[in-house]
Order: sequence, then structure tokens, then C-alpha cells
Amino acid sequence: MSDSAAVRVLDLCKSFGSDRGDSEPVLSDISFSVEKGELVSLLGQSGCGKSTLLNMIGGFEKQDSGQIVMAGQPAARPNRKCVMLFQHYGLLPWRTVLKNVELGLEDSGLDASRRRQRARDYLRLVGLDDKQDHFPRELSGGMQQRVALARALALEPEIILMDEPFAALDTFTRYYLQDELLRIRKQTKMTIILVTHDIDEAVYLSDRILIMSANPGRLDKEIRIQAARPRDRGDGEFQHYRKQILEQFHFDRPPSPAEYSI
Ligand SMILES: Nc1ncnc2c1ncn2[C@@H]1O[C@H](COP(=O)(O)OP(=O)(O)OP(=O)(O)O)[C@@H](O)[C@H]1O
Repeated sequence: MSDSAAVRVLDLCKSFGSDRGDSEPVLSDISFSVEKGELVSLLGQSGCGKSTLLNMIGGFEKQDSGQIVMAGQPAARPNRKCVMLFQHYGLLPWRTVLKNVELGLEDSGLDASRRRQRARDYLRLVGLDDKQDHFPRELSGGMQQRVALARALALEPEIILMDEPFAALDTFTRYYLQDELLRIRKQTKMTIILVTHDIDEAVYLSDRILIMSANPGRLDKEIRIQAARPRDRGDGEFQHYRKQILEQFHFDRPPSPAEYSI
């Protein structure tokens, strides 16, 4: 693998104990790398281990075997170079927007005025500089996710891990935030690993899609999306990638009559 890799995942395996007292493999022999500045999506059905894999990359979960290497260094615990953005924002309701963004910077070594300036800069980047004195409950879901994004970006990470960050939002807000993410990524050149169920989202955003199968979770296929940006969800090339992915999940043909019987 090349030296430009931001993340390398090598032969990762993970099992969890089941209620029956035995151990069930959740991830089996996962290996891939993500180049610096690349946007890679992990796409797969519910339960195939996408979040577990992302949590291990973020250092929140420990693998049974295998290795994760970040910028040439083995990674075993959460660190500031790699931050996670969750579906449910994780904002503190009693803190203003500005203070939520400052929160992540409290042990950064920056003094209070530089922390405040950095938080303001990133709120401006996500287009929320006029909301800095509001409380999270006063904002829409899309705005709250932009605050969470500003808080993650303020740490100036090299890698951002996103676990279905837009899944809780309505379609239009999701489309808007997908474009915002691409704009911010162009500006910051960060590496992004995104977990999603949403095929359109994966095709719209990704440089590369890693398709996972379940029981245990494995990497099944890699699809490089070579469509020019900005991408058009309605054009033939987009549909071609969509179809390729649907085929992979066997959603390309109508169910057989037997599948309708009870
Ligand atoms: N802490 C845990 N203890 C036991 N089992 C777990 C734990 N975390 C996840 N699992 C199991 O591991 C499997 C993979 O879960 P994971 O959340 O990684 O899947 P996912 O692909 O992200 O699913 P979804 O798309 O529904 O979020 C599931 O069967 C889940 O029940």
C-alpha cells in the first residue's frame, strides 16, 4: 500500500459475545486503505458491522486481531487527528452554539481567546456565524448537524469519521448538507470515511465505495466513482453506478413468486 494512505486497515477481525454465551464474528478479515484527502463510503445492510468498523478506526472499540495504521502509526485509542461525527449531533443543550464548538478545544492548549476565534471561524465555514449565541433547541436538525460538524472541524483533524451523519434529516436538508460537506472538504482537504445505508448518498459523495456483506461483515466489492463533480443524481452515469450497487445487493430483479407466500 502506498505511503500516501491516511488510514490502513489490515486483516481486522472482531467478535462480540452473544446472549447464548458464545462468541459471534461480526467482522472478518477486513483490509483496505484510504488515501489522504479521499472520501470513502462504507455501504452495507443493517448489522453488517459498518459502525463497529468505524468505531475501531476511531479507537472507540478494540479489534480482536489485525491492525489500524494512521499516517504510518499504529492507532489504538481515540486521538485528535481523527474525529467522529454521529447521526445524533451530540450537542450539549445547556451550552450555546459557540460554547458547544469551543467545547472540543478545551484541552487543545489554545488560550480562551484563540479557542473562541477558532470556534467562530468554523461556525462561519458551516454558515452559522449568526447563530453562535443560540441554544441547540432553537436550531433545526440540519443546523444542529452543522454545529456538530463545526465542532469536529475546529479540532482540525486529518480524518473525519461520519456514522450516517445525515440519516435523521429530511431529503432536502440532506442534499443541502451533502453539498456543504463537499464544499468544506474542498477547502480543508480532509480525509473522510462515511458510513451510510443510502446508495444515492454514497454515489453522490464518494471517490470510492466499499460494499460490505453481512454475517460476518466482509468487504465484498470496491467501486471507484469516476463521475465528474458536481454530480447529477438524474444523469445516466449516476444511474449506472446506482445500478451496479443495486446488483451487488441483488435488488436488480423482482422477487420470485415464492417470496410473496406466507
Ligand atoms: N457492543 C456490542 N455488543 C454485542 N454486539 C454488538 C455490539 N455492537 C454491535 N454489535 C453487533 O454487531 C453487529 C454489527 O453491528 P453494527 O452496529 O456495527 O452494524 P451496522 O452495519 O453499523 O448496522 P446499522 O446500519 O443498523 O447501524 C450487529 O449484529 C450488532 O448487534
